[in-house]
Amino acid sequence: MRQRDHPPTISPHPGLANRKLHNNPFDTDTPIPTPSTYRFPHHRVQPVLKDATKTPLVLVACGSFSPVTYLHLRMFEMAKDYVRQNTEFEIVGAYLSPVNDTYRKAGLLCAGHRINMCTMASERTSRWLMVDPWEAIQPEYQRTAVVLDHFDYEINEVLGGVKTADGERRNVQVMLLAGSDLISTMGEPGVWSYADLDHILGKYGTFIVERAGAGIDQAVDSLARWRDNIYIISQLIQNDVSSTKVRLFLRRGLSVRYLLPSPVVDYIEENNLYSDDSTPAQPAAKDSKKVDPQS
Ligand SMILES: Nc1ncnc2c1ncn2[C@@H]1O[C@H](COP(=O)(O)OP(=O)(O)OP(=O)(O)O)[C@@H](O)[C@H]1O
Ligand SMILES: O=C(O)c1ccc[n+]([C@@H]2O[C@H](COP(=O)([O-])O)[C@@H](O)[C@H]2O)c1
Repeated sequence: MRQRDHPPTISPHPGLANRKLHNNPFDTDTPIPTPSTYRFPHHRVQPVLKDATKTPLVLVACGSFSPVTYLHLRMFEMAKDYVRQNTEFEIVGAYLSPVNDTYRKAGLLCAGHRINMCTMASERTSRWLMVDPWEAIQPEYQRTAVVLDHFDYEINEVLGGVKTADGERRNVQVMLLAGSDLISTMGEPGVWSYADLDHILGKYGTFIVERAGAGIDQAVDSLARWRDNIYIISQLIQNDVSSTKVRLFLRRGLSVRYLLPSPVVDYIEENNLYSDDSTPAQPAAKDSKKVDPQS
C-alpha cells in the first residue's frame, strides 16, 4: 500500500518558476505560475454543447506524471470513445493535474519539470487536453476531493458552466479519470478517508481504465454503494507502460523514445532528468547540468 505523507510546506520550484517554457506553442511566454499569478487554463474548454440532450463532462486525471507517458494520454482517448459509445455525457474539457511535490512518492520530480512535460505532451500531441498546475503549485498537498472541488468551482462558478446552442446555461459534471490501481487503493483501509470517497464517488464519479496487474472487480465491490458513478473502461490493446518503468530505463541509460511524446523525451535528455536514483522532488542543485529553457 502506498503511504501518503504530508511533510512540511516547501517553496515552489525556484529554478523554473520564472523561466519560459522553451518552444511551447501555447505557453511560450508563460512562466510556471505561483499561487498568486495562477489563472485557470480553459483555452480548450468547449463552450457550447454539441448535443443539448447530453450532460457536459470534464475529465480530470490526478497523478504524479513523473514523467507523463503515452499511456497517460491514451487514457483520455479511451475515455472519449467510452463516453461517446456508452453514456449520455458529452466531454467539454479534459485535464491532467500533476500532484503536489509534498506527495513525496518515489521518483517524483519537482512540479516545475512535471508541469512542463505535461504541458508539452498535451499541447503538442493533442487538441483537447489541458494541464492545470493549481494542485502542483499549492504550498502543500491537496487531496483529490479538494482538487475536484477546485475544478468544479472554476468551471461552474467562475466560467459559468457551458451553454447549449439555444444559449441555455448548463452545469458541467466533473469526473475523475484514473487507472484501476488507483481505485484499488480506494478499497484499502487508511489510504482515503470515507468522507472524501463519498465526495469523490458520490458527487463527482469516476472513469476507471483497466490496468494490467490491478484487479478491478474486488475494488469495485468494496465501493458498491457508489457503483452508479463508477464506469469501467477496458483496455482493448494492453499497454502496461508506467512512469516507474520509464524511470528505470532512464537510470540504466536505455532508450524511452516512443514510450513518451518526443518533446518530453528531448526535455528529459536536455535537462538530464531521472539519470540517477536520487532524482529529487526539490529543485536540482545550482551546479547540476540543466538546460535553460530560455536559451
Ligand atoms: N498502464 C496504465 N494503465 C492504466 N492506467 C494507468 C497506467 N499508467 C498510469 N495509469 C493511471 O494514470 C494516473 C496517473 O498515474 P501516475 O502518474 O501515478 O502514473 P504511474 O505510471 O502509475 O506512475 P508510477 O509508475 O510513478 O507509480 C493514475 O490514475 C494511474 O492509475
Ligand atoms: O485524496 C486522497 O486521499 C488520495 C489518496 C491517495 C492518492 N491520491 C491521489 O491519487 C493520485 C495518484 O496517486 P498514486 O500514488 O497512485 O500515484 C495522486 O494525485 C494522489 O494525490 C489521493
